[in-house]
Amino acid sequence: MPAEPLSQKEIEDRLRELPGWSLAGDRIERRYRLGDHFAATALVVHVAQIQQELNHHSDLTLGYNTVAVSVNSHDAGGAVTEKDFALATRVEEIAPGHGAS
Ligand SMILES: C[C@H](O)[C@H](O)[C@H]1CNC2=NC(N)=NC(=O)C2=N1
Repeated sequence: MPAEPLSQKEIEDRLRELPGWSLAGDRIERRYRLGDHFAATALVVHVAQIQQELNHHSDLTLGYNTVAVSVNSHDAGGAVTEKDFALATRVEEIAPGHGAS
């Protein structure tokens, strides 16, 4: 069931609850810094597991010691929906356990 696109105000209100996340064009995104490349890679794998569970997938960019998460909802025409914030919230829950900042 496609989720409905959120309004600009709804997006801004939800972003206030997610420090570090921002609206970039038509996507919400966050860049995490990790202790080293292996830690960054482990976070990517963990996020991929969550994405499979939610059936909602971001673009994940792995750097030397960084992971960038960028997401919107394809089935809402590329708009930002609750599904994107549900994924962002789950990632925020696990990131500290990986030593991400
Ligand atoms: C068929 C499959 O359920 C859909 O393509 C899922 C997969 N992952 C998805 N990920 C994202 N970001 N948006 C979607 O609309 C989406 N839809």
